[in-house]
Amino acid sequence: MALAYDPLFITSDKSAMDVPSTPPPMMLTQDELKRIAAHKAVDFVESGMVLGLGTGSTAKHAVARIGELLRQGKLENIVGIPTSKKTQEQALSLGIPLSDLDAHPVIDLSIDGADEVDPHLNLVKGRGGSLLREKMIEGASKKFVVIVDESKMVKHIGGSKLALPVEIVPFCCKFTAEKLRELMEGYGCEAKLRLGGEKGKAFVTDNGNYIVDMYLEKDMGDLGAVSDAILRLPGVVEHGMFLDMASTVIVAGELGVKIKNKHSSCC
Ligand SMILES: O=C(CO)[C@H](O)[C@H](O)COP(=O)(O)O
Repeated sequence: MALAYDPLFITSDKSAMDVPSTPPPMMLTQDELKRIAAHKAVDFVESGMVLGLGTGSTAKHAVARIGELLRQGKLENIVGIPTSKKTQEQALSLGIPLSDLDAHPVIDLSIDGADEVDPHLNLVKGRGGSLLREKMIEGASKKFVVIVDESKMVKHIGGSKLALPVEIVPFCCKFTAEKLRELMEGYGCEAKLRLGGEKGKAFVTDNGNYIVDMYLEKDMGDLGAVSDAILRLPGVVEHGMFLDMASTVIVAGELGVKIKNKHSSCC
């Protein structure tokens, strides 16, 4: 008989983190791990909250769970602030009341996925293309809970050969992409305009912008300095490094769920 996965077994302090939470359970798919992390995050949601609703295959499980609890009457008076048009559609289909940052400039809790998480809880986000709205909404949140499966945990963000996304204005996008490449040359950077729009054209964000994916060979070192330098380039709107923003990261893995809190998370 397969062993049951025990999502209630949580490790949340450094010493406990090295201890397997359960015997190896049955193999779970990556999507099942994402759902487990998402449901755990929704435990933080209380009636009356203004919620930032994230984007992506992990966040969609959290949005679905919030919709389910509303339908069951276990949550009331929730207002959701979606981080993308896609999430807006999902939330509307579930009957979650929606608003925006103009009406609700302070958000109680945001829940969202991430592409990479380092030991200091710095993140890379935006491989799904919603980094600008995510950063605005999650930056306006009193608490930002990140939900990931364990494949997203890295030693250094941006150094995994996966892309660091940068949102840029469409005007002379090749020029801006080249400026980004030059800026990041010291890290072995290749800068590619993201495709995937209509007829093989550039991918267009919800804000009408483009994305340059920067593939780096080396760790960035001083992330704050790199962040500032990228943001100083004319034509750049925002980048996908979310530094010092996450309050909590919930990591679902084959051995259980780990909760990492800011300031108690590091190595
Ligand atoms: O930043 C994002 C979208 O802009 C997503 O949160 C990130 O890409 C993670 O996605 P997924 O949960 O599908 O792995």
